Amino acid sequence: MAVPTRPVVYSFSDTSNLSDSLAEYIIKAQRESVDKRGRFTVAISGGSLPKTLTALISKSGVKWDKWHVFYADERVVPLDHEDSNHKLAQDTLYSKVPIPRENIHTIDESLQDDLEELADAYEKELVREFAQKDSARFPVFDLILLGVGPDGHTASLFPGHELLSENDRWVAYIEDSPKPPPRRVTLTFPVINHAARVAFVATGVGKVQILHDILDTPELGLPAARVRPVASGQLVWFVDDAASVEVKLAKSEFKL
Ligand SMILES: O=C1O[C@H](COP(=O)(O)O)[C@@H](O)[C@H](O)[C@H]1O
Repeated sequence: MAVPTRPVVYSFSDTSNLSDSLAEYIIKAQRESVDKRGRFTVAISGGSLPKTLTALISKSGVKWDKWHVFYADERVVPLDHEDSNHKLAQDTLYSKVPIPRENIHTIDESLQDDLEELADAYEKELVREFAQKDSARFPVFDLILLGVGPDGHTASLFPGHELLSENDRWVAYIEDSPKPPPRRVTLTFPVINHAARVAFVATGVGKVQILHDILDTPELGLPAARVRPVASGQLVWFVDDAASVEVKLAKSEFKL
């Protein structure tokens, strides 16, 4: 039985240092993935996460044409809606870097009326990207970038929700998200936990209590604490000192 990975926590004095180190971490992950498989598969989150990726824009060594981007979760709204995680990533990152449009995997907004169909279609999109190449039970993303809400949710996996025990599907939907908008699709825990690397990013005083709860008392079973990559997967937290002030778990010095 595979032993779940323990988290490594890097805490930075400010978000600028965090963003710069996160960029270096991502570039190293990209280099290793491209060297091995000729592509870099990434799932990104919405909320405060895309802004922390902006240090990548001015870095050398980013092979944007090798990036294949999916969403850890997406709000089911039109892709140009203010609540769309895709729009956020588009405005913050893609509009400034040359990722080929066909490598950016959005939900099919024409299926918005039927969440099950929309989630199935997004799952098929993953199958097309991964299954033929890796023939795995679950896709193995090179990197999944996650945020965490003040209630401990990650992607669109919310505390106490039945989706926490979804063990089969790759993509699931939710119609009753406690955080608006209510209709969303999300990668499931088995997909997140099969990634080669999972990096959480959490900053600011609004995350103090929840970071302590997730990292120091994982037995509470908050959604973000259930992220434990199996096998040789890495689990890394990029946080700032403001958010990690109450975290007792030992922090590591950032080095590549
Ligand atoms: O609704 C969402 O919230 C989480 C956390 O957002 P943050 O603004 O507190 O960082 C985010 O990771 C997720 O992608 C998003 O849909």
